[in-house]
Amino acid sequence: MTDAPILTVNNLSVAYEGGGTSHTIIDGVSFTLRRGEILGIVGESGSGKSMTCRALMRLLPSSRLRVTGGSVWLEDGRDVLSLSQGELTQVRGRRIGMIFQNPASHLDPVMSIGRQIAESIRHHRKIGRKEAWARMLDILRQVGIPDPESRANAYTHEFSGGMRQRAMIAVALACDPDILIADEPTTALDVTVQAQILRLLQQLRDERGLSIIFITHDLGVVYQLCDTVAVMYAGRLCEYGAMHEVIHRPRHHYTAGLVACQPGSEGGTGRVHTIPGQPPSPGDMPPGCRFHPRCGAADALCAARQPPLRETHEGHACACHHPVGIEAEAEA
Ligand SMILES: Nc1ncnc2c1ncn2[C@@H]1O[C@H](COP(=O)(O)OP(=O)(O)OP(=O)(O)O)[C@@H](O)[C@H]1O
Repeated sequence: MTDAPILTVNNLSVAYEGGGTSHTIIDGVSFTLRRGEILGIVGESGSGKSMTCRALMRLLPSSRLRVTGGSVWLEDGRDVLSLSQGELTQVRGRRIGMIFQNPASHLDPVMSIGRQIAESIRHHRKIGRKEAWARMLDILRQVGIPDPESRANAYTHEFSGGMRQRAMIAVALACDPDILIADEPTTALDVTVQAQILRLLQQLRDERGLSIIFITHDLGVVYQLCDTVAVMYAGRLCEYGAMHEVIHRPRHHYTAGLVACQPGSEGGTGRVHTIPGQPPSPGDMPPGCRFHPRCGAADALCAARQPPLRETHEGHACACHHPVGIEAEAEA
């Protein structure tokens, strides 16, 4: 991993506008991604993980959703949010690739896997069919698809779940992007195949210097894969830092709750912990810290004022008025 950021997301905000009202769905999210870094974005369902990544690629799923503020800087100094449509198409294939939970719905069922990849290569690069086909075979090899010469002619339905995900990764890598956004790509796979795909992503990072944003609700996956982690709650970042720091010394009470919910965190009692209550809905956000109605440490300040995301230790930031362990450490 190098220090130079390859992507810098600043204060990104998204609103849903409809029926004469507007709700903020993503509220001032900021993070950086460095070359060769794997960043995990984690949080409960609806916390805004996918929307953040879709917004930074300008791929919002509805015309009622709008980016209302922020910037998304690429390494070359361009802001994705200000690009023309033509530039954006180039960035999506050549700078940023994306893979999803359900590859079948993103792959063309009536075109062979090999042709899909080769055509995608030719769409972005001015090269002949033969060269594109050879490059496609090379990519199939890199993503671990056995016997690429014959598998290239197969169709999506002829692939198993794990092989489909490998094919989707191959499509995303066709134009040699610097960044891969992976939205829950292993959630539908069984544990063994999931581990194989995680190993493949690590290998692509090691061999190609690929930077990866990995969206998941599973802290166990973050632990296996990521260098850094951003924890989202109700559309905001609540904690951000090096993975080991955040998981072993969570500062935000929400992150501490997520860690305690992991299987194996029950201290031998056999009881699986859950965070009481439900996350708020976008039209009904509580004032102050959005987590305060569910937080055992909340007081009047938490209910009144939104805590800013600030550094508690070098490279570890948390948005909490009463971070876990901070007073105890100061007294020690
Ligand atoms: N098409 C849409 N139109 C309006 N609001 C949406 C749309 N899709 C998602 N939302 C809302 O945006 C918020 C963030 O959703 P998002 O899908 O980013 O969450 P997530 O953390 O990725 O959840 P999950 O793990 O379930 O995918 C949620 O409140 C959700 O209801």
